[in-house]
Amino acid sequence: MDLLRFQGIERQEEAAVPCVIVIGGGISGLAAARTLTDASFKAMVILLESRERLGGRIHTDFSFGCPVDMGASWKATRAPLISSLGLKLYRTSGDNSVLYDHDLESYTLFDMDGRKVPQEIVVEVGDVFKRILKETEKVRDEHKEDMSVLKAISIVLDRNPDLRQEGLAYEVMQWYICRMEAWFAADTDMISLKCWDQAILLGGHGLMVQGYDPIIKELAKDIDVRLNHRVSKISRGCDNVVVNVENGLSFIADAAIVTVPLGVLKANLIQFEPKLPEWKVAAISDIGVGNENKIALLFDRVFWPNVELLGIVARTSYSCGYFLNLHKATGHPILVYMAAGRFADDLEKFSDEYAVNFVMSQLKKMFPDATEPVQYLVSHWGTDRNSLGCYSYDPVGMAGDVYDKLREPLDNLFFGGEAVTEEHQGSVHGAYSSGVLAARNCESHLLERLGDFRKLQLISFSGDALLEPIFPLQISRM
Ligand SMILES: Cc1cc2nc3c(=O)[nH]c(=O)nc-3n(C[C@H](O)[C@H](O)[C@H](O)COP(=O)(O)OP(=O)(O)OC[C@H]3O[C@@H](n4cnc5c(N)ncnc54)[C@H](O)[C@@H]3O)c2cc1C
Repeated sequence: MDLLRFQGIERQEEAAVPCVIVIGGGISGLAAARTLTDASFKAMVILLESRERLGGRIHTDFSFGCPVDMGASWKATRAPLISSLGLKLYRTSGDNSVLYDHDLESYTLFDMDGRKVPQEIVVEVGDVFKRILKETEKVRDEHKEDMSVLKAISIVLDRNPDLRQEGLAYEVMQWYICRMEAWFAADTDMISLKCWDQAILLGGHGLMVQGYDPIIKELAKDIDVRLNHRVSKISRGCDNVVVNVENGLSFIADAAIVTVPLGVLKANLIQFEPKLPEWKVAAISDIGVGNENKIALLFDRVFWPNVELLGIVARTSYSCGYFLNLHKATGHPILVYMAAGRFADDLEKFSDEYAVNFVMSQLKKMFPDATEPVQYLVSHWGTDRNSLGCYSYDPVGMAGDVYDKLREPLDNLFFGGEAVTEEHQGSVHGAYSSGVLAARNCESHLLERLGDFRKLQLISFSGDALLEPIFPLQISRM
């Protein structure tokens, strides 16, 4: 085998061990590496991650002295994710929540002048919003062509003037639209009517009280991870894959699993040799990537009410906003402002100080006695070159089979990541299952191509010698 000759390793029996490179150390890449490591045949697995940390769009920050998730923080209660860890989930919604991750009674809303919106209006408009969304299903059935959710809402309102809201109720309606946009990380004029509600996992959602970090740590146990390894090129040969890293190293393996974010693929930050086929390039371009950012604020005391969300209503969904009250779920005096869609893109253009001052000005309208934050954290998912977006969404007019195309392997190159999952795109559990699936497909491919490893292993293995560092995969330093 070329790989072993290159290393100057002469023992032929070592050729029985298949080598796989996993690119990207988010939950999908870790799930793939874990699955291959735990597989019944012994594979050499090495994971290359561009950042100096694992987790990707899962990032639990501890600088406040407690866990704060700056990426994913909710988990669908029915999501199959390492239940053996016994992690605490703070439930924020049941099955019937209009906005999926929070029940109506858990909000307190304010207008732009800091006046509290009566709770009856919040609940009433929430019910109207539910009815409007239900009516959009009829619009969908009537129209062959796809359209945006916003257009469908406007058709529903034209047909049912009684559902139109005015004054403060209109602003509350905009706030619900703002929350929907946060769910998709994209504005409603961009979200596909055909697809928007097709992949929602029922059963309610909850916040990970200890953060998502323990799951990342558990998955990463004993995996050979190379941090600060930014992959720049992937070359496919007929029986191997060569992966070049920005730091000058190259790795060779029998197969590779690519789990970098869709935003990174869209931006062509990795060169593929031979070039990706047109149908794959089209799939990469057709799926949308949204943006969401968090501004976490640590205070010296709690000056806000004991509800899960504090919202600001306004004349447009763009101008609405909300804070997640982490104190309710975790006991720590922390609020997390969440901006999504175009507003998240725009906010990311400013400095962190500006962004914090902006959200503090909103908070001070609601609570004139608000103190300045003791510490703050600001995420930049849209401009961070390791993510270039927050998660995928279905844009208007997207063909039904693009996710399949994105997932489709190219010989010995497999694709994982939240955007290629069979269902539940944009979620942690979707990303996790895509990694497991990519690993299983990769395993089948290797078994088929290289013969039955299990048999070979029985002949060639005598102890752990062949499981030593994955170092043999590294082939050159330029
Ligand atoms: C703000 C925000 C809030 C979210 N909220 C939720 C939520 O509440 N619930 C939920 O279920 N989901 C949520 N999500 C989505 C969820 O976080 C993602 O779907 C999931 O974590 C994606 O995992 P992944 O492994 O596919 O990608 P990633 O986690 O992005 O992993 C890809 C990895 O590839 C690395 N990489 C990039 N380029 C290279 C390169 N050239 N070479 C090597 N490595 C590279 C990256 O650094 C990264 O570590 C949220 C996401 C964000 C950003």
